[in-house]
Amino acid sequence: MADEIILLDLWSSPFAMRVRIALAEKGIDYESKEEDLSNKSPLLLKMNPVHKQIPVLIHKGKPVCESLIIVQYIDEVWKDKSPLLPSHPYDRAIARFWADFVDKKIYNTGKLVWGATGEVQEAAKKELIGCFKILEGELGDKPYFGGERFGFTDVALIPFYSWFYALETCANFSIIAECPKLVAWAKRCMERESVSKSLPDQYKMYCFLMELKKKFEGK
Ligand SMILES: N[C@@H](CCC(=O)N[C@@H](CS)C(=O)NCC(=O)O)C(=O)O
Repeated sequence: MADEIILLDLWSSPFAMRVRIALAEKGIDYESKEEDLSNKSPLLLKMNPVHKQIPVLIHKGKPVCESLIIVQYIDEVWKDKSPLLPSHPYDRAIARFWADFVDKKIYNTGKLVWGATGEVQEAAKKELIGCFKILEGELGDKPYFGGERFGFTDVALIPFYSWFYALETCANFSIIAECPKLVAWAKRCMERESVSKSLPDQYKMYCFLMELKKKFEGK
């Protein structure tokens, strides 16, 4: 099986983390090829000629691009183990809605919280806390977004837990003070091996993001 599944990967990418989590949930063996985005491989350019971005899942020689699409593909192909999307169409729509919310709000706003300074950073921090509170409201008292089982929205959001230390340190706030239930949810997710082995250490991520920030500032 391993020779049939390749992931064009990058340790620090929250989008690649989603795919690593989904593959681990399903117990699928695969080959991870770490990309250097400053020198993209010919394979990446061939497999994702439109966006030229990781992650790309190559299954039996054919590429699937865009992390949420890849996670849904994995869930459909390996449907017998650990379903990620719920079975009812309405529940599936809700899970996709929240995953889309994460894509539209958390990545770009979070990037400004660790990557910007001054008023831009302050505004982004307020917006991000607002988004986290909305997500916390949706979570309510459930263990996971979809209810009792770890699922699609959890996979979409949990990679950003690896940013928490960087967000808090750069913008001087406490996520646990603002959103205790969201942090409890993140810790619950981290108890799963699929998640803990797919997310890097938060301090390692902080150091990486600060290097990236220096590069942005130098431009
Ligand atoms: N919407 C894409 C986003 C993927 C993405 O932004 N990948 C970044 C790494 S985190 C990338 O490959 N950047 C290289 C580039 O844009 O040239 C997904 O969900 O897969």
